[in-house]
Amino acid sequence: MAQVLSLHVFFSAERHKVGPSKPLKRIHNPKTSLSTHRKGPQSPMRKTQKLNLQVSPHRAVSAVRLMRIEMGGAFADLLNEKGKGSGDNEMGYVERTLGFRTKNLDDRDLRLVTDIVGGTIRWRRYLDYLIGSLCHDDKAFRSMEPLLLQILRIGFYEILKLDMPSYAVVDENVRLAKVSLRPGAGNMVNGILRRLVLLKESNSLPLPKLEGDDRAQARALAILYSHPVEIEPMRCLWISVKTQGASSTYRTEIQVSFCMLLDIYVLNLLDGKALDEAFRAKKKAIKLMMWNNDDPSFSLRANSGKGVTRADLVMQFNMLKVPHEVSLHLDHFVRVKTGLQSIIQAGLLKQGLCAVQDESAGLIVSVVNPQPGDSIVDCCAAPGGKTLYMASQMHGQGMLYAIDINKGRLRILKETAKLHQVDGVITTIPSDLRTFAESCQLKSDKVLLDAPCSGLGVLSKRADLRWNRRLEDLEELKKLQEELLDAASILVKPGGVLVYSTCSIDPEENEERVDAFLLRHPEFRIDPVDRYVPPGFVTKRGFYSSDPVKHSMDGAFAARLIRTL
Ligand SMILES: C[S@@+](CC[C@H](N)C(=O)[O-])C[C@H]1O[C@@H](n2cnc3c(N)ncnc32)[C@H](O)[C@@H]1O
Repeated sequence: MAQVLSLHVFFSAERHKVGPSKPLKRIHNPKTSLSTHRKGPQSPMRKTQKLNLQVSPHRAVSAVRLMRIEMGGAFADLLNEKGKGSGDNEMGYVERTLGFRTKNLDDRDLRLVTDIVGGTIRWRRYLDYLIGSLCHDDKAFRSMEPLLLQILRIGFYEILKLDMPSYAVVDENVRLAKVSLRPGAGNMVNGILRRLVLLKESNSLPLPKLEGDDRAQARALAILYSHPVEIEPMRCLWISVKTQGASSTYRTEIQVSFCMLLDIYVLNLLDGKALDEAFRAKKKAIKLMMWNNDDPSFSLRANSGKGVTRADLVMQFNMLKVPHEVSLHLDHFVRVKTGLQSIIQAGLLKQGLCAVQDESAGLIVSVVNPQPGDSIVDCCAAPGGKTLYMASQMHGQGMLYAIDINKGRLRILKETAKLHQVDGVITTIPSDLRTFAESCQLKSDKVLLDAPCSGLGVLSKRADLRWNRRLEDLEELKKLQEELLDAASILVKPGGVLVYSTCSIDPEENEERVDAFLLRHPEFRIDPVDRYVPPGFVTKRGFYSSDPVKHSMDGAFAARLIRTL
């Protein structure tokens, strides 16, 4: 649905040529009060904290959850300014933020909250562009109080992306703004949402101008597909092209992406071969953004450590009426697009019968190829997805050392290992890998370094990740990845294997880090992964790479390196 809408929006832009040209930037001041314009008797602080049955609880909870996600620590500080009282559970936050209690969420409400919060975060840039365009002026948008903005984003998302009945969305969000802020805020929400409905119905939603140089065009597309470009223009947007290397292709891609959506120009601009290549590359870049914006799909791994087979899991899913399909690539995995909630409620995860694990991560374990009797080090192990899968393949023989700097997450790993009945082969080591490796005599058959990374391969699952990365973060990450690779290499015995993996599709975190490592460590060579994963996942250089667009799973990378001396 989101995909259709994006294309639809694009075409209607050409037809109507409406809308401002400039994406609006909000001034984010964490110190801004939750509702800077609250006055008089409507102030939540003055209300007795009554149960409010008029406001839809899922919208109230969504608005507060969005505030918490976006403002992080600043949100907690603001609540603390108001004094303690309502506890730290979600309803406590709702009460303290909105000034009233709402009824508890039922299953349907919970599903709506998940949809609305995830979708609103993903589409934030596009929604803000529209909200900004529909405000009277730039200033009104830039200085909008945080809660009001979240309420508007929810309304816009419900109308545009969830296609909910407009009248109900307008009424409900107006009421939420009125009771949680003041009547004037409700009037503003009413005015803006009604304008949106009219524009939607007349097929004339504002659009960013698709003109100017590459960068300007990329910015326009980034707004339409709600991806970031400010930090490093086009980095995420055109990442798939970057993997192909050539900067000229990169430029062509941008022009053609633009053209594809307008369709008509493509044939005029390009000759046969260029058209073919650029068309594929362009389609891929846009599909990647669409994948990131779509509802995520999940895979579950049957826990063979506890004797559970995939057939057992399939039987359970049939009983729960959860639509599913078995993985084409991994024996223990089943994919589900919807129904995770039923699986959780049925207690399958709590009982340790299965684990949520993406196939892309499962294939990294295939690259390690753990065997009974192996000595394996998992260098960045927590919270333990890969450790547990590896342990389940060791059938109680051998030893798996799980190292992580994060003690809390490592504790979770230990508890889950017990639940999964694979703890017999796992030893947890809370430590910084760099100091641990320096002082350690341990030499293992197989060492996995699943490095901290940008997470650019998992943007569909981590809705807020795309907004939280800065260029400096990437430089720091690359440095850390190199230090961890050097440390991990110390733990590999001669003839042993070092697997370097990430959940990123960025060559700078993948191939480039491996190349730099091989220059520093000529005692290692690449061991092609074609014996361990299906051919469609093997790159020309023998690395493992999963591609969201091609494989319909998260993006991930792994290099298998052998220590020759
Ligand atoms: C991508 S996550 C690992 C995910 C894990 N392999 C799994 O499959 O569940 C990266 C991990 O690296 C850990 N980490 C970061 N710096 C570290 C360091 N210097 N030493 C050890 N662990 C580190 C983080 O705490 C984090 O848990």
